Amino acid sequence: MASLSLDVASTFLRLTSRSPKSLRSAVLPIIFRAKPQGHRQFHSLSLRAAPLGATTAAARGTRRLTVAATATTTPQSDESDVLTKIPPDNRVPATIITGFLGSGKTTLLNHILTADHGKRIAVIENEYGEVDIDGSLVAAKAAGAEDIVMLNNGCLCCTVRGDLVRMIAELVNKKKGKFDHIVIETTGLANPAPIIQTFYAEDQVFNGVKLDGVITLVDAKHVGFHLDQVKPQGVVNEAVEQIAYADRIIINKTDLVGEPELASLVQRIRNINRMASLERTQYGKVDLDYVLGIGGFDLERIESAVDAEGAREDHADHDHDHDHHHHHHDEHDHKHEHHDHHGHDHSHDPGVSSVSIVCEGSLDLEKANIWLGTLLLERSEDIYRMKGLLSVEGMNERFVFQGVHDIFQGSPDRLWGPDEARANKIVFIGKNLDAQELEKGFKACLL
Ligand SMILES: Nc1nc2c(ncn2[C@@H]2O[C@H](COP(=O)(O)OP(=O)(O)OP(=O)(O)O)[C@@H](O)[C@H]2O)c(=O)[nH]1
Repeated sequence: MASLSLDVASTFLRLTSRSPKSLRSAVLPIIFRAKPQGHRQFHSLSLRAAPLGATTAAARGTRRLTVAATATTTPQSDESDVLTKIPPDNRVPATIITGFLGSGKTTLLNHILTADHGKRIAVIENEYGEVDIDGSLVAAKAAGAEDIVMLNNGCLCCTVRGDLVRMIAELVNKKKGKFDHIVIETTGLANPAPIIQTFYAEDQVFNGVKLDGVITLVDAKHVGFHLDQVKPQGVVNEAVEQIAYADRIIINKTDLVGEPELASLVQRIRNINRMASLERTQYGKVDLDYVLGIGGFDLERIESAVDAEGAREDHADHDHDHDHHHHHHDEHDHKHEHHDHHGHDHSHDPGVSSVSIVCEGSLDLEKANIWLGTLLLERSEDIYRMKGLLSVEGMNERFVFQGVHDIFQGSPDRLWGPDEARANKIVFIGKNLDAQELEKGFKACLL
């Protein structure tokens, strides 16, 4: 087993010049061949970037490209010391529960803690400005949480990220082996992005804990009002962001609304996030499998995420451009591409939407690297999440990847089947996404 770590800060420094000429030569090879001679061998990549505004020592560090290389046991490994499979990940999984104020986060947490799943769960509870543990959580503690730690002097996504890192590190170091899962409940006003980034940017967290998924609670009755809220320029709409980053969406409090209202809410949510699966419920009652152990950031599960997206797509009643891509704008977006909208009562433009590209054929490796690398470089602020499964010319395995802003992980997974159609599938969720431009850029990489 070998392990390589390359500091590519200098590469990125060059890239910041943004000159098209230097970009082409310097762009990060995110899908690449480890050794050119004869056998096809590929690395598993994990690009981790220090988030903006982070204050910890690790976060101040430069961007790094980590190449995990493991001796392979596959037949093609005779001269290989590199990875051709996604390695097992034994880190403790962590789930983020988010959702607007009063949407039912604590109710769900109690449901998780009191359900019979055999998991020992440590809870990190972020209650902004509250002095004491939520009364209902005391009951949960009695019911079985392995440990409940409170973060109540600020919001996880802004002021207390350092505390989150310390808490996770403490849990991992001091209580290792005493719990199987960490659940983090955010405040109702949290933007999930910086919390997600903490799991990649902070070594203390990254080495011991893996992000399992983002669960977003939606208050069926009140969310519409929050989604509609016009925010000042540069201020995010938390309700939209919480939906956009989710792996699982729970529409809660369905007892308070009628079926037509629910149906239009579902549509509205799917316009923002086509990748997440969605369930309706009351009092947070969902199957535990729906919220724990979901592998929302696992490369092994990319296929189910992109396929689930496709399946939903097929049944949606409002699709356009069935040819190759689908663009699903939040219904409030009225600045761009009116042809592609489902929108009504336009009041503002959060512009958060999903775009998917499904296309058969094989990609030219160099072109694909330049396209994806450039996209990450230039649009990473706007690309909240992306997942994809690619067919690369000369590569016998499928290449799977996932990303959150400028954090990118990609790896070859299983071999393409002999009769399997080599289809590429990518889903983006983000702001101001231009479906035509994305599709054009992607198709230009096909052979
Ligand atoms: N009618 C109804 N009430 C619910 C449902 N789920 C939760 N509630 C109630 O809604 C209120 C808020 O629920 P919480 O679980 O505290 O919501 P939260 O998201 O943790 O709230 P904050 O921490 O303030 O953001 C509580 O009184 C719950 O009992 C539901 O499905 N239907």
